[in-house]
Amino acid sequence: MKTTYEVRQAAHPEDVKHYDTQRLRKEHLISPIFVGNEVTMVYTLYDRLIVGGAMPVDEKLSLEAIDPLKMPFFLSRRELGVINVGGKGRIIVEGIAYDMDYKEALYIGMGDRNVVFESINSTQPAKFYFNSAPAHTNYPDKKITKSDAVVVEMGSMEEANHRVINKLIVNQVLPTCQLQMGMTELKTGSVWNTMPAHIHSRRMEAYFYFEVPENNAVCHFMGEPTETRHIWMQNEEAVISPSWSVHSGTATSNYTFIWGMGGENLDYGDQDFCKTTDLR
Ligand SMILES: O=C[C@H](O)[C@@H](O)CC(=O)C(=O)O
Ligand SMILES: [Zn+2]
Repeated sequence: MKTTYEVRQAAHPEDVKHYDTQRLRKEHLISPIFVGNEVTMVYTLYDRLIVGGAMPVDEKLSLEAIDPLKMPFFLSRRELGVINVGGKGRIIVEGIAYDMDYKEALYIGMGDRNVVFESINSTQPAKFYFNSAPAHTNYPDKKITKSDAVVVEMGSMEEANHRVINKLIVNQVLPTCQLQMGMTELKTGSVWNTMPAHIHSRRMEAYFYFEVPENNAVCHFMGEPTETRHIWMQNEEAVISPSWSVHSGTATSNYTFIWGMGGENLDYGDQDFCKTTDLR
């Protein structure tokens, strides 16, 4: 097995507005997330969130501390949220096995030393997408399925943004230090997520797009509301949203995405909405 990582610095919005396409992608787009028998990570300095993926094929993969943490094990001072977006898998935490079906989530608290990812069938490998945030205390590990989630239906077919927001790792479901994660599924014919768009200066956010059909792509929007930029994204790619940035997207098909946040508060509803007609 192999662990690869990259550190991404945080930037000032006045600087980012001068970025060309290549630079914008280099700093914000995260790809590839899934590499066979590897754990990949991006350590972003935006709220020190780590965005990563583990794709065990015919090897077990352990979650190892990366050098920038300077810690004996990955979860020494961190918590982790994982969602399986591949075939059936298993996560073993301190010897306790959690069977992870498609779209099931696991919260793993600070202090757990041994976290191992495995696939049930190497021909249909599990794909574990994860976010990790700094933590101050241990909260219990917990598997979360869609039936445990706080589910909110948003948007409409007429506005092409009819979607279901599954709040999986949020404080109405389980206690966390600062991590919040969920999964939003767009209905057939709906393509716009997070419209009207919003900002939450108290928290950064990462989006991971999946279930994007072949030969389709997502057009993700970021930037200050009056200075937006777009990033074209493929299936199974993630994007960093600084706390000063909108995060919203459209696509050539419907799709699903996982959102994850870390930062100042655990209040999902703490969002400052942008009037759609004010966007530039
Ligand atoms: O702060 C929260 C996040 O941006 C998402 O939960 C929004 C979202 O899933 C949607 O509107 O489709
Ligand atoms: Zn948001």
